Order: sequence, then C-alpha cells, then structure tokens
Amino acid sequence: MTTPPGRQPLLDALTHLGAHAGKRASHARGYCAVGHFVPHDDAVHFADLAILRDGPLPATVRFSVGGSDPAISEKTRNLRGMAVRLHGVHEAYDMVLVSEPIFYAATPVSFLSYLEAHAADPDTGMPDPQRIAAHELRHPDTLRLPALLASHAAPASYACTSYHSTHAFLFTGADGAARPARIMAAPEAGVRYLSEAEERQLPPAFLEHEMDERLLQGPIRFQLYAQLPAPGDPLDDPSMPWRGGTRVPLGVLLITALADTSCDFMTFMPTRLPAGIAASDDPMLLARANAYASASLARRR
Ligand code: HEM
Repeated sequence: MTTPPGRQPLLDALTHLGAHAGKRASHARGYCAVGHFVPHDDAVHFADLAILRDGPLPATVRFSVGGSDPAISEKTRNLRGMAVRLHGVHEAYDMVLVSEPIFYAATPVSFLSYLEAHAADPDTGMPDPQRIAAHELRHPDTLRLPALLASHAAPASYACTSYHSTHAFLFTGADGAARPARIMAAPEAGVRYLSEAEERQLPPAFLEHEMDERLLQGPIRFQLYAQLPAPGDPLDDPSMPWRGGTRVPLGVLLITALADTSCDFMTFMPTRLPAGIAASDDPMLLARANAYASASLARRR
C-alpha cells in the first residue's frame, strides 16, 4: 500500500506550481467580505448545534479564485472558493467551499501525483505531456473535475455560483443520531456563467467591482443546505459527485459588505467544527487539516 503524503509534500507540490511570498499556497487571489448567518427555524432537528440555536451570527467570508497565482485572470475556468467563518457565542465554524460539487482527487496520493504531473518541467517551462498521461492512467479520478471546469465558462460573479464542501461531515441531530451530509450554498441570484462576449471583453480583474456594484442593491444571499447522500454515495471521496437530491435547509448567509484585507491572515480550516459536527473519515479532509495548519500560515508570513 502507498503511504499517504504528509503535509509538506502536498504543500511543496502546491507551491511548486508557483510560490508567491506572503500569499496563500492555494486560492492566492481573493478578498474579504463580512455578513451574517440567519439559521433556519427547523435546522436544529437535523443538527443540534448551539450556533443554530443562538440566532443570527456574524460571519467573515473570503472569496477566491483557485490556484497559487495572486494575479491569475478572474476569467480563468477554474474553481472559485468561498471560505466562511461563523462566529458563535462560544465557538467558531469554518466552511471552506468550492464552486463545483467535486474536487480534483479522491486521495492525497492521487492529488500529489496530479500536482507533480502538472508542475513545469525545468527544461521547457511547461508541464510534460507524457508525465501527465502516465499520471492520468494511474489516477483517473483526477479527470472528473478538469472536465467539469472545461464544460462551462467561469462564474459571472462570486454571487452567481453554488459552493460545495465536497467532503462529508457527520451532523448529530436532536435525536442523538449522527448523519453524513455535504454542505452546499445555493445563490439566491441564480447560477450564471460568463457569456462568450464577456469572456473576450471583460478585463482580467472584474469580480471585486462586480460585487461592489451588486452590494449597492442590498445584501447578497446564499441558502445553506446539508445535502444528504443517496444509498451508495461515497462518504470518503470528494472527487465523486453525490446523486442524493435531499437538501435540509440550514439557514441563510447574507454578505453585506466587502472588507479589504481583514481576512488575509486568517486561516479558514475545514476541520474547525462546532460541537455536533464531526469530520468524516475522508483522507483528503484529514490531509487538508494538516496542510492548512501552521505550515501554511508560517509560509504566508
Ligand atoms: C489534500 C488536499 C488539499 C490540500 C493539500 C489543500 C491545500 C490548501 C492550502 C495550503 C490552502 C491555503 C490555506 C491558507 O493559507 O490559509 C488552501 C486553500 C483553499 N482550499 Fe485547499 N487543499 C486541499 C483540498 C481542498 C478541497 C477538497 C477543497 C474543496 C472544498 C479546497 C478548497 C480550498 C479553498 C476554498 C481555499 C481558500 C481558503 C481561503 O480563502 O482562505 N481545498 N488549500
């Protein structure tokens, strides 16, 4: 059996794709926002959490474009991120979500192989196609997300895409039973991707201005749901979409203002969970927890 890589190989491989001092190793381009979360009245039946009982909670949010380049074009067809910290009375809850329902790889070994295969060859400055082909034969799980991203243009706004945890978490309900679910955020503005004309004509940076303009009309709203698995949906593989169509409403996230750099030195942790939510056994989730911890923040400073 192959040993899963620790945090350093994954972080090294991420920064090898392009390290930028003082910036996040991944999702380097982004900015901060603030808002609040209003829980749904019935959500406590599904998840008996203090943060769902304590009423509206302040939220710090970071929107981002995937990749390690802080100057990446915002028209690039890759993941958007929405990282949210809900500030409860006694605890915090971080949700680190992306704009597709799946992630690049099923396991840390497969993700490391993907990152290494796509790193630039020192001789050519380009990834080696033969290396990529060999990687894809070994790890076909890493073909799903790139195909999905290539199938449509980038979101027209951070407010016009859904966001997903891709991992399962275990939610303990009022009856004491723990149930697996993935988190998703559905935009009230609807999903809209850039048109061909917009892809050609917009400048490489337009998302922040677009959000500023949109906020003049009032808060940006996302409905937060727990998505339940259908029988057979995997609980430990973020590269696989779930067929499960049942969504339990958890509440509404309202974005009220952009907030400059207030979240730059925060580390949103996918495993910062309140009592009543537990991490699943997904090895990718555990690998993330390691990577985002001290090493990442230390590198950013
Ligand atoms: C083993 C797999 C993964 C590794 C090693 C990894 C690594 C990282 C690192 C090092 C950062 C920068 C963190 C910081 O400086 O605060 C980051 C950010 C991020 N990652 Fe991952 N990641 C992994 C999987 C995922 C998955 C499955 C998702 C999907 C939900 C995801 C979504 C994000 C987002 C949205 C950010 C930006 C967070 C922010 O705005 O602060 N990552 N990742």
